[in-house]
Amino acid sequence: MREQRFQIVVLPDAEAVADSATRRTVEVARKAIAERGRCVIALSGGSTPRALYQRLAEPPTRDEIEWSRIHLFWGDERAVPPDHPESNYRMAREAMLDRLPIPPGNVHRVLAELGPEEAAERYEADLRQVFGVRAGEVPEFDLILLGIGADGHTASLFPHTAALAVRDRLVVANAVPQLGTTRITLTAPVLQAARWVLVLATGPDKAEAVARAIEGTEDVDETPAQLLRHARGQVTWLLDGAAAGRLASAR
Ligand SMILES: O=C1O[C@H](COP(=O)(O)O)[C@@H](O)[C@H](O)[C@H]1O
Repeated sequence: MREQRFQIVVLPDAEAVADSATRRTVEVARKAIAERGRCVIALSGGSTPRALYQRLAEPPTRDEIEWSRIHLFWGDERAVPPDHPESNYRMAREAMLDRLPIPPGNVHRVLAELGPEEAAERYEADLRQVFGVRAGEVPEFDLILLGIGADGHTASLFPHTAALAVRDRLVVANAVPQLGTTRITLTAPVLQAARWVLVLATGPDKAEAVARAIEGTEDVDETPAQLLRHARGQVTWLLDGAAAGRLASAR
């Protein structure tokens, strides 16, 4: 039984958030490898984590992690090919993967070019194989990196979308009518089962969503990031001053 721990860290700016996220990721990776022989991470999409990924690939930080013992997944993916400008995989590849000594077999991207439904099924099968979990069991990531949208979404769990209610799948194709698209996303039980969740948010446009996610009246359908209140492991929100600007507890 793991103890749930919740932490809000407010830093001066986006650079400080990226620096802190880098140190914390290195620490988690080293600890997981020391204790369990490997570290399985779900990367976040969007733009905020780019600075973290770039730092992880820069020496001397890059050499502090035994990359052959790291497995990388993604929390969500756009329904686009891997070389598309909107691909979360492409962003991570350009920011860090091309410069890391990580075995290609340890990089578990969403095969979004197959179409959302098939990609979700294949990705769930990949997850089950790497974690060795059977039907009804949920994998425990060592670290899940997440962001939050101005609308309160996290991963690709958007407000008022069907994936929010899914409890019997690890990955689903989630129709997002407000964007006119479908995304592939880890489901809430997977996010909630992680040993550690690190949420990065910077900039004033995130302030209201951050406040709703952390302090607002609970309505997960309206603010999906609130599902992290029910996480089983450590949840750390790393915020810059602007993103924390509407938090009463950070004043
Ligand atoms: O968790 C996540 O959060 C972001 C929000 O992205 P950002 O561009 O505002 O940093 C989301 O869109 C992304 O796909 C996801 O993994």
